[in-house]
Amino acid sequence: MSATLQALGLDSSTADFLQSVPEELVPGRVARVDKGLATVFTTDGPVRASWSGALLTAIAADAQAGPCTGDWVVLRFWPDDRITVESVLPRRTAIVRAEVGGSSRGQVLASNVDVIAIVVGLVPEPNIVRIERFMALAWESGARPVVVLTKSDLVGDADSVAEDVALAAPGADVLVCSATTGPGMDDVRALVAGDATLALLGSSGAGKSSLVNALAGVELLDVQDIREDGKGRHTSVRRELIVLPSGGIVIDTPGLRGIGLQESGEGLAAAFPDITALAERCKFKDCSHVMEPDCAVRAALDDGSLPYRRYESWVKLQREAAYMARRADIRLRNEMKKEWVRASKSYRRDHKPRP
Ligand SMILES: Nc1nc2c(ncn2[C@@H]2O[C@H](COP(=O)(O)OP(=O)(O)OP(=O)(O)O)[C@@H](O)[C@H]2O)c(=O)[nH]1
Ligand SMILES: [Zn+2]
Repeated sequence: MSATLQALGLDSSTADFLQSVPEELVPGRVARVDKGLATVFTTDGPVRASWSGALLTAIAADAQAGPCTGDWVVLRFWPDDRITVESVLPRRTAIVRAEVGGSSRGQVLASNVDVIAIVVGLVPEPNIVRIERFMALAWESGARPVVVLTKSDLVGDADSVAEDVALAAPGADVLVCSATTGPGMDDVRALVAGDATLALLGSSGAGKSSLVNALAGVELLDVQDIREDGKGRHTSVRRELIVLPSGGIVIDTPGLRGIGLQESGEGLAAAFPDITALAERCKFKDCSHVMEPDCAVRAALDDGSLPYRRYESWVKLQREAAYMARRADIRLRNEMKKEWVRASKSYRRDHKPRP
């Protein structure tokens, strides 16, 4: 596959940045990272590249500095036929998943995404809490979230489900479509207009691969037979960037199951603007909305204007975000301690009393 940089989703800020890159370096976009190598799409087609020394040093200091799907990079072609990623260009947006049981840094799943489609099958019935969780992750990334309810051919009342889902996803459009029979696919296709980059998030079996295939008009991805209990088989281990024949780029991340939130909590506030606005009217700035007097959140629960279910999932997600923040703090403190030990050791070495 070869394409212009525009067809690979080049945006104006990245284009500006590339102006200052030395001529011997070749720009490209990362389609996939596996086995310590990146598959990079360039205007001359795909290449496989390893990391440069400088990039390895940067990764040692910060794992997020490593290339991920969607990154713009510059490559060096060596006389001995090796190809290395020299550097990763600044990311416009980044979808970050907190690592399960790992470091508190979080893992960048995809970058430079314009629109995130949270793909949810209408069968089995959509899990609202899960959608809220995906929404927080999506808002945090800087990309625009959209909910895509698919498999509409299997239900009669897709529009009323869409209305319920819209309540859980304020600020996001909710689209209804069927990848199998076609209705609603034009609205999905419009998400990649102008060579935009669309990332698909969603549980295993939600219908992501089927959407990509419908957008591409050919079978690019394996569609997995669903298990009898309705859960997907969770087989997609690939993380791919796909350039659609009709224009636009789709990033299909593997089915995400245990998605953690990244620490700042900004995504959470954006996903729950109703509760955030209420909380501003509480008497106490640090109100926990549990037992303080003049709590606007509890008042809204009491008068029924805030659904209890939504309040509960907000409390749960907020606890999770607070936990992540605490963990990041501890990590920072440990790093500072290590830095101090290192500095004091080298001080002692340099100021050793003479024998
Ligand atoms: N009836 C109907 N079935 C669909 C539709 N889209 C997907 N399916 C079916 O749902 C199942 C799962 O679809 P996939 O596209 O493989 O789901 P996925 O989200 O890619 O799943 P993972 O690869 O596990 O992440 C398959 O059996 C599809 O045939 C649709 O629009 N209508
Ligand atoms: Zn309160």
